[in-house]
Amino acid sequence: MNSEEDVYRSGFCAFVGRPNAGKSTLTNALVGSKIVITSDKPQTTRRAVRGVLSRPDGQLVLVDTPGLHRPRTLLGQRLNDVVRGTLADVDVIGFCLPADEKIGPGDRFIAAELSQLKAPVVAIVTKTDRASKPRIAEQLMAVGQLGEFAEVVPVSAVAGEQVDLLADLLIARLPTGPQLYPSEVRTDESDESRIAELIREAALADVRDELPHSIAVTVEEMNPRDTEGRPPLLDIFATLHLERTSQRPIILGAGGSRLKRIGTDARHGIEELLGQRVNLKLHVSVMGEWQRDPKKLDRLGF
Ligand SMILES: Nc1nc2c(ncn2[C@@H]2O[C@H](COP(=O)(O)OP(=O)(O)OP(=O)(O)O)[C@@H](O)[C@H]2O)c(=O)[nH]1
Repeated sequence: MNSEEDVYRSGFCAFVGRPNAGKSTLTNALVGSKIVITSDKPQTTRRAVRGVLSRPDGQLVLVDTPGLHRPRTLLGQRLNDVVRGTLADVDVIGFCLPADEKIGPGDRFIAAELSQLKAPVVAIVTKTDRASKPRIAEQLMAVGQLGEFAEVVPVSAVAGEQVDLLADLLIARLPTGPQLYPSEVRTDESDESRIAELIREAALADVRDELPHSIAVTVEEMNPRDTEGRPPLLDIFATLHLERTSQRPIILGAGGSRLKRIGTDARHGIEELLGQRVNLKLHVSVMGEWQRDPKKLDRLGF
C-alpha cells in the first residue's frame, strides 16, 4: 500500500475575486513564469489562461479568470458566463481578497455565488506586504465571517510570502489522479495569444481611465524573415482595436510617439517570451462599439 507521501494529486483550480484583487500576480508567483498579464487597472484579464504548477506530489492547473462583476455590456455578460462555466468545473477555488482593502459589496456578491458551488473554497488574503500585522489579523477575521471556507490563508505574491504554503493547501484539496500535462509545460496558451496579451499590457501601461476596456489586440501575421545566417528575426503584424474614433489620437500620442513606445515595450516582452529578435508592426483600427456587438466579439475571440 502507498504511504501518504506517495499520493499524487492533480486537478484544476480557479482564482476569483474582484478586479485588482491580485489573481494574476498570484498565478504567476505560483507557476514561476510570467504567463498572465498584470496591470494596476481593473479588469485586464479577459481569457481563462491556464498556468501549470508541477511538483513531485501533484499538479495544479490554474485557470485564471476575469473578475466576477455586475455586467454592464455584452462583453461583461460573456465574461461572467465564462467565469461561472469555469467555476462549475474546477476541483478547488481560491477566493482572493486584498489585505489592504475593506471587504465590500463586490466581495459579498462573489461569496454568495461561491456558496452555491460544490468545490471547496480557499480564501486567500492577498498583498499582505501592503498591510500591517494588526490589519492582516483584522482582515482574516472579517474573511472568516464572510462564508464557509476550507482554509483562510494570508499571502504576498510580490514578496513571495506563504506562496508555497498556498500551493500545499490547494494541492491537498485535489483528487488523487495522474499527471495532466508534461512537467515542463507552464501554460497551454498559444504564443499568438500570449503575444496579443503582451501588446495589450504595454498599451494599458501607457493609457488611463476609460481606455483599458476599449482595447483589444489581434495578431494578424507572424513571419520568420530570411536573415541569411544572421540571428533569426520574426516579423509580427498586430492590430490594436479601439471602440471609438476619439480614442485614436490618445493611443497614437503626439506624432505617433505613444504608439511607438507601446510597440517598443511590447517588443521587449515578446522577445523575452520567444527568445528571439522581433520586428513588431502595430496598426490601429476603430471597430466601433465592439464590446456590445456579438459579431465583433466573435471575431476578437470572446
Ligand atoms: N504589493 C503587492 N501588490 C500586489 C500583490 N499582488 C498583486 N499586486 C498588485 O495589484 C495590482 C493588481 O494585480 P493583478 O494580479 O493584476 O490583479 P487581478 O486580480 O488579476 O486583476 P484583474 O485582472 O483586474 O481581475 C497590480 O498592480 C499588482 O502588481 C502583492 O502581493 N503585493
